Amino acid sequence: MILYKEENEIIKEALKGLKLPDRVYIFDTTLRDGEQTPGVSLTVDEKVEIAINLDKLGVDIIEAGFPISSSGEYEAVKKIASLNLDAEICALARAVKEDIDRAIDCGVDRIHTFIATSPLHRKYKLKMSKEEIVEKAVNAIEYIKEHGIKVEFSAEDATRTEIDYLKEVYKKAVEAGADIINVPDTVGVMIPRATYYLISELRKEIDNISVHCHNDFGLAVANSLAAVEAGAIQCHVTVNGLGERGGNAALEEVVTSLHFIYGIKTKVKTEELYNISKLVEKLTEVKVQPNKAVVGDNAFAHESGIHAHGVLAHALTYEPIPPELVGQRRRIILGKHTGTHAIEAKLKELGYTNINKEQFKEIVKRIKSLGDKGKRVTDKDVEAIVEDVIGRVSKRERVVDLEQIAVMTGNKVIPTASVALKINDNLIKTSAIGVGPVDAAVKAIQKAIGEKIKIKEYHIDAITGGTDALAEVVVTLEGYGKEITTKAAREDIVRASVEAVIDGINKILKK
Ligand SMILES: CC(=O)SCCNC(=O)CCNC(=O)[C@H](O)C(C)(C)COP(=O)(O)OP(=O)(O)OC[C@H]1O[C@@H](n2cnc3c(N)ncnc32)[C@H](O)[C@@H]1OP(=O)(O)O
Ligand SMILES: CC(C)C(=O)C(=O)O
Repeated sequence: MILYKEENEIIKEALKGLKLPDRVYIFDTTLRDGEQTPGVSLTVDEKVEIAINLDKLGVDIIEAGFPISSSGEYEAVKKIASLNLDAEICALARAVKEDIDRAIDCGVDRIHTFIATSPLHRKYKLKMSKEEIVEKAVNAIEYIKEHGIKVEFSAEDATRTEIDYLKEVYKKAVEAGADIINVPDTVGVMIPRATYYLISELRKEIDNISVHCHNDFGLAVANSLAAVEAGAIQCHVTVNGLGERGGNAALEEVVTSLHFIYGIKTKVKTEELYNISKLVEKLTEVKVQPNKAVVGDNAFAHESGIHAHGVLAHALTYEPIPPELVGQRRRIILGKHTGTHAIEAKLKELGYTNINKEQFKEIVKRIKSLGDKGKRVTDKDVEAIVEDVIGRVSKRERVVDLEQIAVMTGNKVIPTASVALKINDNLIKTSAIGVGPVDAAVKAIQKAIGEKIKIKEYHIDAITGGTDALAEVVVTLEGYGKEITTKAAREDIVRASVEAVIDGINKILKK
Protein backbone atom coordinates (compact mmCIF):
# COMPACT_ATOMS: atom_id res chain seq x y z
CA MET A 1 0.00 0.00 0.00
CA ILE A 2 1.14 3.55 -0.72
CA LEU A 3 1.80 5.32 2.57
CA TYR A 4 3.23 8.81 2.25
CA LYS A 5 3.73 9.15 6.01
CA GLU A 6 6.35 6.38 5.77
CA GLU A 7 7.73 6.95 2.31
CA ASN A 8 7.94 10.70 2.07
CA GLU A 9 10.70 12.25 4.11
CA ILE A 10 9.03 15.65 4.27
CA ILE A 11 5.68 14.34 5.50
CA LYS A 12 7.41 12.01 7.93
CA GLU A 13 9.33 14.93 9.48
CA ALA A 14 6.26 17.19 9.53
CA LEU A 15 4.13 14.64 11.40
CA LYS A 16 6.85 13.76 13.91
CA GLY A 17 5.67 14.20 17.48
CA LEU A 18 1.95 14.16 16.63
CA LYS A 19 -0.13 11.54 18.34
CA LEU A 20 -2.29 10.44 15.44
CA PRO A 21 -5.24 8.13 16.06
CA ASP A 22 -5.09 4.62 14.53
CA ARG A 23 -8.66 4.94 13.34
CA VAL A 24 -11.05 7.76 12.41
CA TYR A 25 -14.85 7.39 12.32
CA ILE A 26 -16.54 8.52 9.16
CA PHE A 27 -19.85 10.29 9.74
CA ASP A 28 -21.50 10.69 6.37
CA THR A 29 -23.98 13.55 6.05
CA THR A 30 -24.66 13.32 2.29
CA LEU A 31 -28.33 12.62 3.04
CA ARG A 32 -28.65 15.60 5.41
CA ASP A 33 -26.17 18.45 4.79
CA GLY A 34 -25.47 17.08 1.31
CA GLU A 35 -29.16 17.23 0.49
CA GLN A 36 -29.19 20.85 1.68
CA THR A 37 -27.27 21.66 -1.53
CA PRO A 38 -29.51 24.22 -3.24
CA GLY A 39 -31.70 22.49 -5.80
CA VAL A 40 -31.15 18.96 -4.50
CA SER A 41 -34.13 16.99 -3.29
CA LEU A 42 -34.07 13.23 -3.03
CA THR A 43 -37.08 10.95 -2.94
CA VAL A 44 -37.47 8.35 -0.20
CA ASP A 45 -36.32 5.60 -2.57
CA GLU A 46 -33.29 7.58 -3.69
CA LYS A 47 -32.27 8.25 -0.08
CA VAL A 48 -32.65 4.57 0.72
CA GLU A 49 -30.53 3.60 -2.30
CA ILE A 50 -27.76 5.99 -1.27
CA ALA A 51 -27.91 4.79 2.35
CA ILE A 52 -27.55 1.16 1.30
CA ASN A 53 -24.54 2.04 -0.82
CA LEU A 54 -22.96 4.19 1.89
CA ASP A 55 -23.31 1.21 4.19
CA LYS A 56 -21.61 -1.04 1.62
CA LEU A 57 -18.89 1.56 1.29
CA GLY A 58 -18.26 1.18 5.01
CA VAL A 59 -19.04 4.56 6.58
CA ASP A 60 -19.56 4.34 10.34
CA ILE A 61 -22.51 6.68 10.70
CA ILE A 62 -25.14 7.77 8.18
CA GLU A 63 -26.93 11.00 8.98
CA ALA A 64 -30.09 10.05 7.15
CA GLY A 65 -31.91 13.36 7.43
CA PHE A 66 -33.73 15.98 9.50
CA PRO A 67 -37.08 14.26 10.25
CA ILE A 68 -38.97 17.38 11.39
CA SER A 69 -38.43 19.09 8.05
CA SER A 70 -41.07 17.18 6.05
CA SER A 71 -43.15 14.02 6.05
CA GLY A 72 -41.06 12.61 3.16
CA GLU A 73 -37.90 13.23 5.15
CA TYR A 74 -39.44 11.55 8.21
CA GLU A 75 -40.46 8.57 6.09
CA ALA A 76 -36.98 8.29 4.54
CA VAL A 77 -35.14 8.40 7.87
CA LYS A 78 -37.58 5.89 9.39
CA LYS A 79 -37.14 3.55 6.41
CA ILE A 80 -33.35 3.78 6.52
CA ALA A 81 -33.35 3.15 10.28
CA SER A 82 -35.44 0.01 9.71
CA LEU A 83 -32.97 -1.53 7.23
CA ASN A 84 -30.67 -2.97 9.87
CA LEU A 85 -27.60 -1.65 8.17
CA ASP A 86 -24.16 -2.04 9.72
CA ALA A 87 -23.74 1.73 9.87
CA GLU A 88 -25.27 3.63 12.79
CA ILE A 89 -28.24 5.68 11.61
CA CYS A 90 -28.46 9.23 12.86
CA ALA A 91 -31.09 11.97 12.58
CA LEU A 92 -30.70 15.71 13.04
CA ALA A 93 -32.81 17.68 15.54
CA ARG A 94 -32.75 21.24 16.79
CA ALA A 95 -32.58 21.58 20.56
CA VAL A 96 -36.35 21.45 20.43
CA LYS A 97 -38.55 18.72 21.92
CA GLU A 98 -40.75 18.45 18.82
CA ASP A 99 -37.72 17.81 16.58
CA ILE A 100 -36.28 15.27 19.00
CA ASP A 101 -39.59 13.40 19.33
CA ARG A 102 -39.81 13.15 15.55
CA ALA A 103 -36.26 11.77 15.40
CA ILE A 104 -36.99 9.28 18.22
CA ASP A 105 -40.06 8.11 16.29
CA CYS A 106 -37.82 7.18 13.36
CA GLY A 107 -36.05 4.58 15.48
CA VAL A 108 -32.55 5.94 14.86
CA ASP A 109 -29.41 4.87 16.76
CA ARG A 110 -28.09 8.39 17.27
CA ILE A 111 -29.60 11.86 17.42
CA HIS A 112 -27.47 14.79 16.40
CA THR A 113 -28.84 17.80 18.23
CA PHE A 114 -27.53 21.31 17.75
CA ILE A 115 -27.87 24.90 18.78
CA ALA A 116 -25.89 27.90 17.63
CA THR A 117 -23.47 29.54 20.07
CA SER A 118 -21.76 32.40 18.20
CA PRO A 119 -22.58 36.04 19.05
CA LEU A 120 -24.07 36.58 15.59
CA HIS A 121 -26.45 33.67 15.88
CA ARG A 122 -27.30 34.45 19.52
CA LYS A 123 -28.16 38.05 18.78
CA TYR A 124 -29.77 38.01 15.37
CA LYS A 125 -31.10 34.52 14.87
CA LEU A 126 -31.94 32.83 18.14
CA LYS A 127 -32.30 36.03 20.19
CA MET A 128 -31.16 34.05 23.20
CA SER A 129 -28.66 34.71 25.98
CA LYS A 130 -25.63 32.51 26.50
CA GLU A 131 -27.31 30.93 29.51
CA GLU A 132 -30.52 30.16 27.63
CA ILE A 133 -28.54 28.40 24.94
CA VAL A 134 -26.67 26.23 27.46
CA GLU A 135 -29.96 25.38 29.12
CA LYS A 136 -31.61 24.40 25.83
CA ALA A 137 -28.63 22.26 24.86
CA VAL A 138 -28.52 20.48 28.20
CA ASN A 139 -32.29 19.87 28.19
CA ALA A 140 -32.16 18.44 24.69
CA ILE A 141 -29.27 16.12 25.47
CA GLU A 142 -30.83 14.88 28.72
CA TYR A 143 -34.14 14.30 26.99
CA ILE A 144 -32.53 12.20 24.25
CA LYS A 145 -30.49 10.23 26.79
CA GLU A 146 -33.66 9.48 28.77
CA HIS A 147 -34.79 7.60 25.66
CA GLY A 148 -31.60 5.53 25.64
CA ILE A 149 -30.35 7.00 22.37
CA LYS A 150 -26.79 8.06 21.62
CA VAL A 151 -26.31 11.84 21.44
CA GLU A 152 -24.03 13.84 19.25
CA PHE A 153 -24.07 17.53 20.14
CA SER A 154 -23.06 20.42 17.88
CA ALA A 155 -22.50 24.04 18.86
CA GLU A 156 -23.48 25.51 15.52
CA ASP A 157 -21.06 28.20 14.29
CA ALA A 158 -18.60 26.97 16.91
CA THR A 159 -15.64 28.47 15.05
CA ARG A 160 -17.02 32.02 15.43
CA THR A 161 -17.83 31.55 19.12
CA GLU A 162 -15.83 32.94 22.07
CA ILE A 163 -13.53 30.05 22.98
CA ASP A 164 -14.18 30.13 26.74
CA TYR A 165 -17.91 30.10 26.18
CA LEU A 166 -17.57 27.32 23.63
CA LYS A 167 -15.61 25.21 26.12
CA GLU A 168 -18.29 25.84 28.73
CA VAL A 169 -21.09 24.78 26.34
CA TYR A 170 -19.27 21.61 25.38
CA LYS A 171 -18.37 20.70 28.95
CA LYS A 172 -22.00 21.13 29.98
CA ALA A 173 -23.04 19.01 27.00
CA VAL A 174 -20.72 16.20 28.05
CA GLU A 175 -21.93 16.43 31.66
CA ALA A 176 -25.51 16.18 30.36
CA GLY A 177 -24.59 12.92 28.63
CA ALA A 178 -23.46 13.81 25.09
CA ASP A 179 -21.49 10.86 23.74
CA ILE A 180 -19.59 12.90 21.23
CA ILE A 181 -19.30 16.60 20.62
CA ASN A 182 -19.10 17.92 17.11
CA VAL A 183 -17.34 21.14 16.17
CA PRO A 184 -18.99 22.70 13.12
CA ASP A 185 -17.12 25.25 11.05
CA THR A 186 -20.54 26.35 9.86
CA VAL A 187 -19.45 28.97 7.32
CA GLY A 188 -16.01 27.53 6.61
CA VAL A 189 -13.89 30.31 8.10
CA MET A 190 -11.24 28.14 9.68
CA ILE A 191 -7.70 27.67 8.45
CA PRO A 192 -5.84 24.44 9.29
CA ARG A 193 -3.64 26.08 11.96
CA ALA A 194 -6.66 27.57 13.73
CA THR A 195 -8.55 24.27 13.55
CA TYR A 196 -5.55 22.51 15.03
CA TYR A 197 -5.44 25.07 17.84
CA LEU A 198 -9.17 24.89 18.57
CA ILE A 199 -9.35 21.09 18.63
CA SER A 200 -6.19 20.87 20.76
CA GLU A 201 -7.75 23.30 23.26
CA LEU A 202 -11.01 21.35 23.41
CA ARG A 203 -9.14 18.04 23.67
CA LYS A 204 -7.64 19.22 26.96
CA GLU A 205 -11.08 18.82 28.52
CA ILE A 206 -13.10 16.59 26.19
CA ASP A 207 -12.33 13.17 24.74
CA ASN A 208 -14.68 12.41 21.88
CA ILE A 209 -14.46 15.18 19.36
CA SER A 210 -15.83 15.30 15.83
CA VAL A 211 -15.52 17.99 13.13
CA HIS A 212 -17.91 19.26 10.52
CA CYS A 213 -16.08 21.48 8.05
CA HIS A 214 -17.62 23.61 5.34
CA ASN A 215 -15.79 24.51 2.18
CA ASP A 216 -16.48 28.22 1.75
CA PHE A 217 -12.76 28.97 1.29
CA GLY A 218 -11.94 25.54 -0.15
CA LEU A 219 -10.36 24.43 3.14
CA ALA A 220 -12.88 21.89 4.40
CA VAL A 221 -10.70 18.84 3.81
CA ALA A 222 -7.51 20.53 5.05
CA ASN A 223 -9.33 21.64 8.21
CA SER A 224 -10.77 18.16 8.79
CA LEU A 225 -7.27 16.70 8.56
CA ALA A 226 -5.87 19.37 10.89
CA ALA A 227 -8.60 18.42 13.37
CA VAL A 228 -7.52 14.78 13.18
CA GLU A 229 -3.90 15.81 13.72
CA ALA A 230 -5.09 17.57 16.88
CA GLY A 231 -6.98 14.52 18.11
CA ALA A 232 -10.47 14.56 16.57
CA ILE A 233 -11.77 11.00 16.22
CA GLN A 234 -14.59 11.60 13.76
CA CYS A 235 -15.06 13.61 10.55
CA HIS A 236 -18.35 14.69 9.02
CA VAL A 237 -18.16 14.32 5.26
CA THR A 238 -20.34 14.18 2.16
CA VAL A 239 -19.94 12.33 -1.12
CA ASN A 240 -18.56 14.65 -3.82
CA GLY A 241 -18.32 17.38 -1.18
CA LEU A 242 -22.00 18.25 -1.53
CA GLY A 243 -23.58 20.57 1.01
CA GLU A 244 -24.67 24.09 1.80
CA ARG A 245 -22.99 26.80 -0.33
CA GLY A 246 -19.43 25.64 -1.15
CA GLY A 247 -20.27 22.25 0.35
CA ASN A 248 -18.76 20.06 3.04
CA ALA A 249 -15.50 18.16 3.35
CA ALA A 250 -15.54 15.56 0.58
CA LEU A 251 -15.71 11.99 1.85
CA GLU A 252 -13.43 10.67 -0.90
CA GLU A 253 -10.76 13.29 -0.20
CA VAL A 254 -10.76 12.96 3.58
CA VAL A 255 -10.73 9.17 3.46
CA THR A 256 -7.98 8.82 0.84
CA SER A 257 -5.81 11.39 2.63
CA LEU A 258 -6.25 9.51 5.91
CA HIS A 259 -5.51 6.14 4.32
CA PHE A 260 -2.74 6.91 1.89
CA ILE A 261 -1.00 9.92 3.42
CA TYR A 262 -1.44 9.57 7.18
CA GLY A 263 -1.87 5.80 7.33
CA ILE A 264 -4.95 6.25 9.52
CA LYS A 265 -7.60 3.57 9.03
CA THR A 266 -11.28 4.05 8.42
CA LYS A 267 -13.78 1.32 7.61
CA VAL A 268 -14.30 2.74 4.11
CA LYS A 269 -13.56 0.46 1.17
CA THR A 270 -11.73 2.96 -0.98
CA GLU A 271 -12.22 0.89 -4.17
CA GLU A 272 -15.93 1.79 -3.97
CA LEU A 273 -15.38 5.56 -3.86
CA TYR A 274 -15.79 6.14 -7.59
CA ASN A 275 -19.03 4.11 -7.72
CA ILE A 276 -20.68 5.97 -4.86
CA SER A 277 -19.60 9.27 -6.38
CA LYS A 278 -21.29 8.34 -9.67
CA LEU A 279 -24.44 7.16 -7.89
CA VAL A 280 -24.74 10.40 -5.93
CA GLU A 281 -23.99 12.43 -9.05
CA LYS A 282 -26.79 10.64 -10.89
CA LEU A 283 -29.40 10.90 -8.14
CA THR A 284 -28.67 14.47 -7.03
CA GLU A 285 -28.05 15.65 -10.61
CA VAL A 286 -25.07 17.67 -9.35
CA LYS A 287 -22.27 17.08 -11.86
CA VAL A 288 -18.84 16.22 -10.52
CA GLN A 289 -16.29 18.62 -11.99
CA PRO A 290 -13.78 16.71 -14.14
CA ASN A 291 -10.81 17.99 -12.15
CA LYS A 292 -12.35 16.94 -8.82
CA ALA A 293 -9.78 15.13 -6.68
CA VAL A 294 -10.09 11.33 -6.47
CA VAL A 295 -13.42 10.87 -8.27
CA GLY A 296 -13.30 13.43 -11.09
CA ASP A 297 -13.01 12.06 -14.61
CA ASN A 298 -9.61 13.73 -14.98
CA ALA A 299 -8.25 12.55 -11.61
CA PHE A 300 -6.26 9.83 -13.38
CA ALA A 301 -6.27 11.13 -16.95
CA HIS A 302 -3.13 12.33 -18.72
CA GLU A 303 -2.90 14.32 -21.92
CA SER A 304 0.46 16.12 -21.72
CA GLY A 305 3.11 14.27 -23.67
CA ILE A 306 5.66 14.52 -20.86
CA HIS A 307 3.22 13.20 -18.25
CA ALA A 308 1.94 10.39 -20.46
CA HIS A 309 5.50 9.35 -21.25
CA GLY A 310 6.30 9.27 -17.52
CA VAL A 311 3.12 7.39 -16.63
CA LEU A 312 3.72 4.81 -19.34
CA ALA A 313 7.20 4.22 -17.94
CA HIS A 314 6.04 4.13 -14.28
CA ALA A 315 2.54 5.20 -13.31
CA LEU A 316 3.58 6.78 -10.01
CA THR A 317 5.65 9.41 -11.82
CA TYR A 318 2.48 11.41 -12.32
CA GLU A 319 -0.07 9.68 -10.09
CA PRO A 320 -0.07 9.81 -6.28
CA ILE A 321 -1.79 6.42 -6.00
CA PRO A 322 -2.91 3.77 -8.50
CA PRO A 323 -6.43 4.58 -9.74
CA GLU A 324 -7.72 1.09 -8.88
CA LEU A 325 -7.37 1.94 -5.18
CA VAL A 326 -10.33 4.30 -5.50
CA GLY A 327 -12.21 2.37 -8.18
CA GLN A 328 -10.97 4.61 -10.98
CA ARG A 329 -9.01 3.80 -14.12
CA ARG A 330 -6.12 5.46 -15.85
CA ARG A 331 -6.85 7.24 -19.10
CA ILE A 332 -4.37 8.49 -21.64
CA ILE A 333 -6.10 11.29 -23.50
CA LEU A 334 -4.93 12.38 -26.91
CA GLY A 335 -5.04 16.00 -28.01
CA LYS A 336 -3.00 19.10 -28.61
CA HIS A 337 -0.52 18.36 -25.80
CA THR A 338 0.05 14.74 -26.77
CA GLY A 339 3.50 13.32 -27.39
CA THR A 340 4.54 10.42 -29.59
CA HIS A 341 4.90 7.92 -26.73
CA ALA A 342 1.23 8.32 -25.84
CA ILE A 343 0.16 7.96 -29.46
CA GLU A 344 2.30 4.84 -29.88
CA ALA A 345 0.69 3.35 -26.76
CA LYS A 346 -2.80 4.28 -27.94
CA LEU A 347 -2.24 2.70 -31.36
CA LYS A 348 -1.00 -0.47 -29.68
CA GLU A 349 -4.01 -0.48 -27.36
CA LEU A 350 -6.32 -0.12 -30.38
CA GLY A 351 -4.56 -3.02 -32.10
CA TYR A 352 -2.60 -1.14 -34.80
CA THR A 353 0.84 -2.71 -35.01
CA ASN A 354 1.84 -2.34 -38.67
CA ILE A 355 2.16 1.37 -39.05
CA ASN A 356 5.17 2.68 -40.90
CA LYS A 357 7.14 5.82 -40.00
CA GLU A 358 5.55 7.99 -42.66
CA GLN A 359 2.03 6.94 -41.62
CA PHE A 360 2.85 7.45 -37.94
CA LYS A 361 4.06 10.98 -38.65
CA GLU A 362 0.84 11.75 -40.51
CA ILE A 363 -1.29 10.24 -37.68
CA VAL A 364 0.53 12.38 -35.07
CA LYS A 365 0.04 15.48 -37.22
CA ARG A 366 -3.67 14.78 -37.68
CA ILE A 367 -4.27 14.05 -33.96
CA LYS A 368 -2.50 17.23 -32.88
CA SER A 369 -4.32 19.29 -35.47
CA LEU A 370 -7.65 17.95 -34.22
CA GLY A 371 -6.54 18.87 -30.68
CA ASP A 372 -5.51 22.33 -31.87
CA LYS A 373 -9.08 22.92 -32.90
CA GLY A 374 -10.07 22.51 -29.26
CA LYS A 375 -11.28 18.94 -29.65
CA ARG A 376 -10.83 16.12 -27.18
CA VAL A 377 -9.65 13.29 -29.40
CA THR A 378 -11.57 10.09 -28.70
CA ASP A 379 -10.59 6.50 -29.51
CA LYS A 380 -13.10 6.57 -32.33
CA ASP A 381 -11.44 9.66 -33.76
CA VAL A 382 -8.06 7.92 -33.59
CA GLU A 383 -9.44 4.83 -35.31
CA ALA A 384 -10.94 6.93 -38.09
CA ILE A 385 -7.69 8.85 -38.59
CA VAL A 386 -5.59 5.67 -38.61
CA GLU A 387 -7.93 3.85 -40.98
CA ASP A 388 -7.85 6.88 -43.21
CA VAL A 389 -4.05 7.17 -43.18
CA ILE A 390 -3.19 3.49 -43.52
CA GLY A 391 -5.95 2.77 -45.99
CA ARG A 392 -4.69 5.30 -48.56
CA VAL A 393 -2.96 4.39 -51.77
CA SER A 394 0.63 5.55 -51.28
CA LYS A 395 1.74 8.74 -53.01
CA ARG A 396 4.02 6.80 -55.34
CA GLU A 397 1.21 4.58 -56.62
CA ARG A 398 -1.41 7.27 -57.07
CA VAL A 399 -2.75 8.01 -60.56
CA VAL A 400 -5.01 10.84 -59.40
CA ASP A 401 -4.07 13.52 -56.90
CA LEU A 402 -6.03 16.46 -55.60
CA GLU A 403 -4.24 19.75 -56.27
CA GLN A 404 -6.97 22.20 -55.32
CA ILE A 405 -10.60 22.39 -54.35
CA ALA A 406 -12.87 25.37 -53.78
CA VAL A 407 -16.56 25.28 -52.93
CA MET A 408 -19.12 28.00 -52.67
CA THR A 409 -22.49 27.67 -51.01
CA GLY A 410 -25.11 29.84 -49.37
CA ASN A 411 -28.81 30.63 -49.35
CA LYS A 412 -28.65 32.82 -52.47
CA VAL A 413 -26.05 30.93 -54.54
CA ILE A 414 -26.15 27.59 -56.26
CA PRO A 415 -23.66 25.30 -54.54
CA THR A 416 -20.67 25.21 -56.87
CA ALA A 417 -17.33 23.42 -56.69
CA SER A 418 -14.19 23.67 -58.77
CA VAL A 419 -11.39 21.14 -58.56
CA ALA A 420 -7.92 20.83 -59.97
CA LEU A 421 -6.78 17.21 -60.25
CA LYS A 422 -3.46 15.89 -61.38
CA ILE A 423 -4.23 12.82 -63.50
CA ASN A 424 -1.16 11.02 -64.81
CA ASP A 425 0.77 14.27 -64.46
CA ASN A 426 -1.82 16.29 -66.42
CA LEU A 427 -3.58 19.07 -64.57
CA ILE A 428 -7.34 18.83 -65.18
CA LYS A 429 -9.62 21.60 -63.94
CA THR A 430 -13.38 21.16 -63.75
CA SER A 431 -16.34 22.66 -61.97
CA ALA A 432 -19.88 21.56 -61.25
CA ILE A 433 -22.99 22.56 -59.40
CA GLY A 434 -24.89 20.34 -56.98
CA VAL A 435 -27.61 20.30 -54.34
CA GLY A 436 -24.99 21.11 -51.72
CA PRO A 437 -21.22 21.60 -51.48
CA VAL A 438 -20.44 17.87 -51.16
CA ASP A 439 -22.60 16.97 -54.13
CA ALA A 440 -21.02 19.76 -56.21
CA ALA A 441 -17.47 18.68 -55.26
CA VAL A 442 -18.08 15.01 -56.04
CA LYS A 443 -19.73 15.91 -59.36
CA ALA A 444 -16.73 18.07 -60.30
CA ILE A 445 -14.40 15.11 -59.69
CA GLN A 446 -16.68 12.82 -61.63
CA LYS A 447 -16.52 15.26 -64.55
CA ALA A 448 -12.73 15.24 -64.45
CA ILE A 449 -12.35 11.47 -64.46
CA GLY A 450 -15.10 10.71 -66.98
CA GLU A 451 -17.85 8.14 -66.93
CA LYS A 452 -15.75 5.00 -66.53
CA ILE A 453 -15.74 5.19 -62.75
CA LYS A 454 -19.01 5.81 -60.97
CA ILE A 455 -19.98 6.48 -57.34
CA LYS A 456 -22.38 3.74 -56.35
CA GLU A 457 -22.87 4.51 -52.65
CA TYR A 458 -22.01 7.40 -50.37
CA HIS A 459 -22.37 7.49 -46.58
CA ILE A 460 -21.31 10.05 -43.96
CA ASP A 461 -21.14 9.74 -40.16
CA ALA A 462 -20.02 12.10 -37.40
CA ILE A 463 -17.55 10.17 -35.25
CA THR A 464 -18.24 12.22 -32.12
CA GLY A 465 -20.73 14.95 -31.28
CA GLY A 466 -20.42 18.65 -32.02
CA THR A 467 -20.33 20.78 -35.12
CA ASP A 468 -16.55 20.33 -35.20
CA ALA A 469 -16.74 16.53 -34.98
CA LEU A 470 -14.55 14.35 -37.11
CA ALA A 471 -16.71 13.09 -40.01
CA GLU A 472 -16.16 9.74 -41.65
CA VAL A 473 -17.17 9.30 -45.27
CA VAL A 474 -17.53 5.83 -46.77
CA VAL A 475 -17.93 5.55 -50.56
CA THR A 476 -18.31 2.63 -52.91
CA LEU A 477 -17.03 3.17 -56.45
CA GLU A 478 -17.47 1.00 -59.46
CA GLY A 479 -15.41 1.00 -62.64
CA TYR A 480 -13.40 -1.18 -64.98
CA GLY A 481 -15.43 -4.18 -63.71
CA LYS A 482 -14.34 -3.62 -60.11
CA GLU A 483 -16.05 -2.39 -56.98
CA ILE A 484 -14.08 -0.63 -54.24
CA THR A 485 -15.19 0.70 -50.87
CA THR A 486 -13.00 3.31 -49.27
CA LYS A 487 -13.23 5.85 -46.48
CA ALA A 488 -11.76 9.11 -45.23
CA ALA A 489 -12.06 11.10 -42.03
CA ARG A 490 -11.80 14.88 -41.62
CA GLU A 491 -13.53 17.60 -39.63
CA ASP A 492 -14.44 19.12 -43.01
CA ILE A 493 -17.07 16.98 -44.76
CA VAL A 494 -16.20 18.28 -48.23
CA ARG A 495 -12.53 17.34 -47.80
CA ALA A 496 -13.45 13.96 -46.32
CA SER A 497 -15.77 13.25 -49.25
CA VAL A 498 -13.27 14.32 -51.91
CA GLU A 499 -10.43 12.37 -50.29
CA ALA A 500 -12.55 9.20 -50.02
CA VAL A 501 -13.62 9.45 -53.68
CA ILE A 502 -10.10 10.13 -54.96
CA ASP A 503 -8.67 7.30 -52.86
CA GLY A 504 -11.32 4.97 -54.34
CA ILE A 505 -10.44 6.09 -57.87
CA ASN A 506 -6.76 5.40 -57.17
CA LYS A 507 -7.57 1.95 -55.81
CA ILE A 508 -9.56 1.07 -58.94
CA LEU A 509 -6.88 2.38 -61.27
CA LYS A 510 -4.08 0.73 -59.25
CA LYS A 511 -5.83 -2.60 -59.27
C1 LIG B 1 -26.17 24.63 9.85
C2 LIG B 1 -27.25 23.71 9.39
O1 LIG B 1 -27.08 23.10 8.40
S1 LIG B 1 -28.61 23.55 10.34
C3 LIG B 1 -29.73 22.59 9.42
C4 LIG B 1 -30.35 23.39 8.36
N1 LIG B 1 -31.32 22.60 7.65
C5 LIG B 1 -32.56 23.01 7.43
O2 LIG B 1 -32.96 24.07 7.85
C6 LIG B 1 -33.39 22.13 6.57
C7 LIG B 1 -34.73 21.74 7.18
N2 LIG B 1 -35.41 22.84 7.79
C8 LIG B 1 -36.76 22.97 7.78
O3 LIG B 1 -37.48 22.21 7.18
C9 LIG B 1 -37.34 24.08 8.57
O4 LIG B 1 -36.39 25.15 8.68
C10 LIG B 1 -37.74 23.60 10.02
C11 LIG B 1 -38.87 22.60 9.87
C12 LIG B 1 -36.56 22.97 10.73
C13 LIG B 1 -38.21 24.79 10.85
O5 LIG B 1 -39.16 25.46 10.12
P1 LIG B 1 -39.95 26.72 10.76
O6 LIG B 1 -40.53 26.32 12.06
O7 LIG B 1 -40.89 27.19 9.73
O8 LIG B 1 -38.83 27.83 11.10
P2 LIG B 1 -37.77 28.54 10.20
O9 LIG B 1 -36.98 27.54 9.47
O10 LIG B 1 -38.39 29.62 9.37
O11 LIG B 1 -36.87 29.23 11.31
C14 LIG B 1 -36.08 28.47 12.17
C15 LIG B 1 -36.58 28.53 13.60
O12 LIG B 1 -35.83 27.58 14.36
C16 LIG B 1 -35.10 28.24 15.41
N3 LIG B 1 -33.87 27.51 15.54
C17 LIG B 1 -32.87 27.42 14.64
N4 LIG B 1 -31.95 26.59 15.10
C18 LIG B 1 -32.36 26.14 16.28
C19 LIG B 1 -31.82 25.22 17.20
N5 LIG B 1 -30.70 24.60 16.92
N6 LIG B 1 -32.50 24.96 18.35
C20 LIG B 1 -33.67 25.59 18.57
N7 LIG B 1 -34.24 26.46 17.72
C21 LIG B 1 -33.59 26.73 16.60
C22 LIG B 1 -34.95 29.65 14.89
O13 LIG B 1 -34.68 30.56 15.92
C23 LIG B 1 -36.32 29.86 14.28
O14 LIG B 1 -37.22 29.99 15.34
P3 LIG B 1 -38.53 30.95 15.30
O15 LIG B 1 -39.43 30.31 14.31
O16 LIG B 1 -39.04 30.87 16.68
O17 LIG B 1 -38.04 32.29 14.91
C1 LIG C 1 -25.98 21.13 12.15
C2 LIG C 1 -24.60 21.60 12.00
C3 LIG C 1 -23.61 20.59 12.41
C4 LIG C 1 -24.29 22.03 10.63
O1 LIG C 1 -24.69 21.43 9.68
C5 LIG C 1 -23.36 23.16 10.46
O2 LIG C 1 -23.09 23.88 11.41
O3 LIG C 1 -22.92 23.36 9.32
